Amino acid sequence: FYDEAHKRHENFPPGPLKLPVYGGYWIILSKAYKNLGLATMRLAKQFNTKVVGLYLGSCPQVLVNDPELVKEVLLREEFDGRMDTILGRVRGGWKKLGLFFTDGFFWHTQRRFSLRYMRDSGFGRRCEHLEEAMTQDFKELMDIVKNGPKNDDEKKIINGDLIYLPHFFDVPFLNGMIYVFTKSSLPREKYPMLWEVGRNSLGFQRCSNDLGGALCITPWLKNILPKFSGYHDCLERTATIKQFFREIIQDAIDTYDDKYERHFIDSYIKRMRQELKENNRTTYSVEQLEMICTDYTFPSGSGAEMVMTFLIERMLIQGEIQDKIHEEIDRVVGFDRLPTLDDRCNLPYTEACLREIMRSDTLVPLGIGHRTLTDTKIDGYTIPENTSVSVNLMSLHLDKKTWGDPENFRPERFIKDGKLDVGLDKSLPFGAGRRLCAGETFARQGMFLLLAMFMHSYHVSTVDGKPLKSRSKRIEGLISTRPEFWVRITPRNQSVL
Ligand code: HEM
Repeated sequence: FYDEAHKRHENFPPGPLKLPVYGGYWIILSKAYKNLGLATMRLAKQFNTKVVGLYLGSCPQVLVNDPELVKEVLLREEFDGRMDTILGRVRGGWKKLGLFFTDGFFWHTQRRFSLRYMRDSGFGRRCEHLEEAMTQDFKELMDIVKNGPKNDDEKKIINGDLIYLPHFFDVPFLNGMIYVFTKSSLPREKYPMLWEVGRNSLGFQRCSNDLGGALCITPWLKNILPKFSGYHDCLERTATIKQFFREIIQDAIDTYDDKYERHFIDSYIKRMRQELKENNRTTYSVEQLEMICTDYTFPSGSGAEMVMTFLIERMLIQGEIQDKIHEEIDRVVGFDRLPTLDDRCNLPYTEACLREIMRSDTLVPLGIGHRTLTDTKIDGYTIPENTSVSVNLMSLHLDKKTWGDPENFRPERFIKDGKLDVGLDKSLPFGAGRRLCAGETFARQGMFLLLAMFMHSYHVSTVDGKPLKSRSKRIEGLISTRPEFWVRITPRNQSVL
C-alpha cells in the first residue's frame, strides 16, 4: 500500500498521495470541498510548487497554479487535447461528439466550420439582426413585467415586481442562439420551451465538477448511484436539449432545398451531403449537428446568464455600483431609447463592471480540463502523454502582483482617463489559445447589451429591501453558480416601451 501510494511518474510535479481507488481526489476536496480553485491554491502552497501533480484514480492529473504558466499551457499546442471521459461519452450516446469534449482532426474541423459560418452572426463580429432579435425579446420581457404574466410558466419567472434569476435572462440568450442557427426566433407563446432549455442547461452544469467528479474516476457509479453521481442529470439534461434541437434540425432536413442556404443548419447539411458524395466518409453527421447546437446553447443558457446574476448580486451588496451604472447610462443614453451596442464604447463603467465580475468571481475556476497530446514539460517537470491538465484561472484572477488589490470589486481598475483600457484587463475568463471559448464574442456582446438595457429600465433590490451582506455560497459544478433567487425590480425610463 505504501509503495503504491508513493508511486509516481518520473519527475512528475509534487502533490498528494495516490490513495486506493480515487487517488488524490478526496484530498483535493478536503482542501476546500466546494471550491476547487481555492483547493488548488492550498495544495500548491502546501507542496511549495506552481504545478501540482496527483492521480485521479490511476490517471495523472496536473493542476497549474501560476499566472504565467496558466497562459503558457493555454497557448501550447501539445496541451490542446480533451480527456475521453464518461461525461463526454454519455452526452454523445457513447460516441465522441460535440465541441467541448472532442479533440484532434474531428474537433478542429467541426469547430472551424461552425465558427466560420457563425462569425458573421455575432460570433466574430457584431450582427445587427441578432441584436434586434435579442432587443425584441427583452422588450417582450419588459411587457410581461409591465402588464403581468399570462400563464403559470411566465409566473415562474416574473411575478409582480419580482424576477427569478438567472432564468429571467434565458429568453434573449437562448432565442439569440436559435436565431444564430435558424435565422428566426421563438415567439412569446413558446418561451416556456426556452425556460425548459435554460433549466436543463444549468442542471447540466451542476452535474459534475471541473475535475469530472467521482463519476469520471469510477464510471461504475452510474449503475449503483445514478442520481448522486451526476450520471442521471448528465444524461437527462443533455437529452432534453438535444431533443429540442432534433426537432428543429428534422424540420430543416424535411424542407431542405440544395439551391437555398437559409441558415447554419442548412449549410451544415449541405457540407455533410457534399463530403459524403465526394469522399464517401465525413466528420459531419446529424448527430454531431445536434451536439454542436447543444454545445453552443447550454453555456448561453447558463454561463453568460450566471455572470450577469453574479453582477446583480454584487450590486445588491455594494449599492454604489448600481448608482454609478445608472448615472452613466442616463447621461450617455438618455431616457428616450434603449441602449444598443453602439453605446458600448461610451459606457466604460458598465463594461468594466462585467469585466470585473468575471475577474473577481471566476465562472470556470479550473477551466475545462485539457489533455497532453504527447510527453512534454512544464516548469521543468515531466508531464506524460494523456495527462489531464487543468489551469487554475483563479490563480491569475486573484494574483496580488497582477492586480494589487484582487480582493476588492473595483471596475475602475480597467478605466484610464475616463475610457475603458482593455490593455489593463489581464484576466482570461474565456481561456486562450486554440481552445479559447468559442462563444466569447457572443457572450461579451450579449451580456453588455442585456445588462445595459436591463439597468436602463430597472432599479434592482432584494425582496426584503435590505442590502445583501455577502455573496451566496457557490455551487461547484462544471461552472461555478449561485442558487436561483428572486429579486425585486422597480421600473425606470419606461417611455421606450
Ligand atoms: C461569460 C460566459 C462564458 C465564459 C466565462 C466562458 C468560458 C469558457 C472557458 C474558460 C472555456 C474553456 C477554455 C479551455 O478549454 O481552455 C470555454 C469553452 C467553450 N465555450 Fe465558453 N464561456 C462563456 C460563455 C459561452 C457561450 C455563451 C458560449 C456559446 C454561445 C460558449 C461556448 C463555448 C464552447 C463551444 C467551448 C468549447 C471550446 C472548445 O473546446 O473548442 N461559452 N468557455
